[in-house]
Amino acid sequence: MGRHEALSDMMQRSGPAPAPGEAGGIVLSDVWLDRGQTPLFRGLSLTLTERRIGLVGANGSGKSSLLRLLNGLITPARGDITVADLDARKHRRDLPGRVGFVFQNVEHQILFPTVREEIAFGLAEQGLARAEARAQADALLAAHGCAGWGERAVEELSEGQKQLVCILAAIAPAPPILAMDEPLASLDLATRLALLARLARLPQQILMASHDLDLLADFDRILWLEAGIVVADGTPADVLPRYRAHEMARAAAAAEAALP
Ligand SMILES: Nc1ncnc2c1ncn2[C@@H]1O[C@H](COP(=O)(O)OP(=O)(O)OP(=O)(O)O)[C@@H](O)[C@H]1O
Repeated sequence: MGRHEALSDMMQRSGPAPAPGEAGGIVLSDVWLDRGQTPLFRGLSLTLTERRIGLVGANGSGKSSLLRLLNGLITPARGDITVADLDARKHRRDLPGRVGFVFQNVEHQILFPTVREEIAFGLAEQGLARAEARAQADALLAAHGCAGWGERAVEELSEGQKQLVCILAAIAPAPPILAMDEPLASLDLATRLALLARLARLPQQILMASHDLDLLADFDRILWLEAGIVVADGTPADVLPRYRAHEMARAAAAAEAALP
């Protein structure tokens, strides 16, 4: 979906989002999904109710695709998905109001020329008057050490600054669920730590795909995906060391194969 399609899709969605904690939980039942000509999910079933769920897996394993299913950016060929009490197929247009999405590539997310407009959009969509939405956007920026950024052109920000704006835009309307695809990869250490602390305090259910395993160490549940299959599902203490060892073995094998 391009920027303008995404904008018009979001414009057409109806109804205010429930407050965080009011609705929650995600259920996938026998979900089948092809990406391009290739089958990815073949009968995936998951019940996701924990507040902090991390997704790990090699490039192309299906993390982004799983997150995109949750806010209606893609739809499965077969199977049912319920998100925050909504049937994802019947209520596709309402899903962006339930699932705040932070894209891996900020260019897929940014719709407006200025920082304030980008952050205020979701608030105005919830029915806030324009002036109030803009004031709240400025307050959120100030709370994250970005006072005075409101008028700045998003195009002129660094990648990390754009990523921060995208995260604040997703958080601003307080949707019950946040789906975050590598959300902190470009942020400097101080901004990353400050945002992590803020994310930890948020009441929302958060699903986060990350290659930085340290970010997920305190999560409630980790799903390890390989080629669209959940190969491990458990606590960080259970899954992350096994995943790390697997990846190190993969790297060693690749290095060996590359030797002359
Ligand atoms: N727009 C698309 N069209 C066709 N195939 C796609 C598309 N997007 C992803 N795929 C394919 O779907 C599979 C899963 O990709 P996905 O982006 O979900 O993986 P990922 O685990 O998020 O990877 P990464 O760690 O690189 O972000 C891959 O084989 C990929 O090539």
